[in-house]
Amino acid sequence: MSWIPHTVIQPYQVLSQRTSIVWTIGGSDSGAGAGIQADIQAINGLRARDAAPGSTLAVAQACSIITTVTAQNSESTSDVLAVPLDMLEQQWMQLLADMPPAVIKISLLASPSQVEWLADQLDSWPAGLPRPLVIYDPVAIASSGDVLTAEPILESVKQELLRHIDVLTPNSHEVLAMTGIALLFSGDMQRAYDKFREYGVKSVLFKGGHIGQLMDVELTETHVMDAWSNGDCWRYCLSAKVETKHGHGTGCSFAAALASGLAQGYALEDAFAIAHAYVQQGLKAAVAQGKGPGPVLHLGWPTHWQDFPRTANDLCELDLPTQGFAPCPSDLGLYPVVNSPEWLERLLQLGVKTIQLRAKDLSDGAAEPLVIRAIELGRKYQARVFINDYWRLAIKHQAYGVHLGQEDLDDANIEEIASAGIRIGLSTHGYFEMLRAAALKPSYLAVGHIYPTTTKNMPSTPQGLTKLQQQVSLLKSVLPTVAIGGIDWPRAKQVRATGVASIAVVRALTQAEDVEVATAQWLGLVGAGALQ
Ligand SMILES: Cc1ncc(COP(=O)(O)OP(=O)(O)O)c(N)n1
Ligand SMILES: Cc1ncsc1CCOP(=O)(O)O
Ligand SMILES: [Mg+2]
Repeated sequence: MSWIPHTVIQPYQVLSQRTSIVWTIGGSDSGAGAGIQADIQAINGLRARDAAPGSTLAVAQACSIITTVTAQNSESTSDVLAVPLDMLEQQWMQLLADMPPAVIKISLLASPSQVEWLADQLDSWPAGLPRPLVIYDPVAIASSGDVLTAEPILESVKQELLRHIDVLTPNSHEVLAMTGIALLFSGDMQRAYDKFREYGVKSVLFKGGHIGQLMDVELTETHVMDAWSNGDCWRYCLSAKVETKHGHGTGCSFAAALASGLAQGYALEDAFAIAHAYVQQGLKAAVAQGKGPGPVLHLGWPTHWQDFPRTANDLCELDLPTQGFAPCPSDLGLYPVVNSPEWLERLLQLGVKTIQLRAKDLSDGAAEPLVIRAIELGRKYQARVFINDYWRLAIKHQAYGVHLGQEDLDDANIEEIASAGIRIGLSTHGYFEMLRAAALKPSYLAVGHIYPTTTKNMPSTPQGLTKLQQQVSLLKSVLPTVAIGGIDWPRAKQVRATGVASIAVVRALTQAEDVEVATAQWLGLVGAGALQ
């Protein structure tokens, strides 16, 4: 019956870029602060601007299917009119014939028959069209407190619609209305997730604006926390609460921004962090437009560091110390990554001043002599030698620095590395990971992989130039950045043009026809970085 594959959505999942059209299916708000009007502003407003030259990143385009006309202003809703089913059908068919969606965002549904009609459409999605990702923002309770979705509708939503939903975005009132679970402790979110899962939902993003304070998460006293889970893992976004009464349309705008990010080829967890930032920036600027609470403002792609959340994969991470690591120069220059002390010496002799020993999958015993030799060479050539993975050995022999990946972060003793006074570089593969790593105040952040690479099996999708450029400019006054992954000589200039200070390469040097010539060429373009 269902066309939904029973796969778990992964946080790093990226939609294929065949279209960037988002259908928003919901109600018209005559005050335009919420509903379809807010959705269109958020979907089209969150277009990734400043595309780097050669970028293939698509921009989002909103289409709408109106289910309901509401008569409302900033103070109240006086009437709600359900659009007849045949008119819904007409809107659906027109769009399907011409502008099929990458993402469908569903919000206000006015009757059980509208819910059933929509579930039928999704059930019979044309076999020849790729399946869109479906987000459902329940809109049971508006931020004004108005009840917009009555009990019988929620019942058919549970029975008919939820099995089609890839990302459900309820606030705490909606969680209570749909599951009977009040979100008082963090564990309640897991219980609520399990309940939603019984109805077939693939993942749930609990919108924090209304979660309020969780008794066991101290930070939620002062911070707003959104949490997403697919049943396998959790992702959290936290920001300082914006004290404002002008938050009309926050929930709609958040879910619409999420849809926009996904349609434009951002991984789910990255679209999550970007949508969170989009709403934060809009709330900070919100003002009254009528006599009641004003709407969240739509201010385009978020570009200010202070609007972005702290992110975490586990609530325990919020307790990690954030005193930071020993700094390194913001300009690390050309940064070869090599697998032996022999390669290290060869490149250091050619003038390289930042380099990494990446000798994979050795026991600490087997790696130790290589690490000792690499550190000696660093001292001899007055170069910055980073040790990949073997952080205990890096501490033991006082390396200049260590480089760790996201998974290593779960195992390594971050406090021990920080107090050893050695530098740390962290790998990141998108906005979410970048924000998670930045919370630890490392010495630099590596952004990758930029292009496809054969050097390493990557679970994530190449980020490309635009995403690199966005993150580099966001991090400009925060942390040094390094670009890595698939960067060869023909691509070097455009990578450099993003403003990234350092470029890390493996094959571009180790597989160069003439290593001496290639190294000189790269050093000419990127430089060797700051002197110690
Ligand atoms: C400069 C730089 N950036 C990223 C990586 C990748 O590190 P990691 O994610 O730990 O993966 P492995 O290199 O260990 O496979 C790197 N090594 N250097
Ligand atoms: C280690 C690593 N981490 C992300 S991409 C990558 C490999 C980069 O190698 P290359 O420069 O040969 O594409
Ligand atoms: Mg590693």
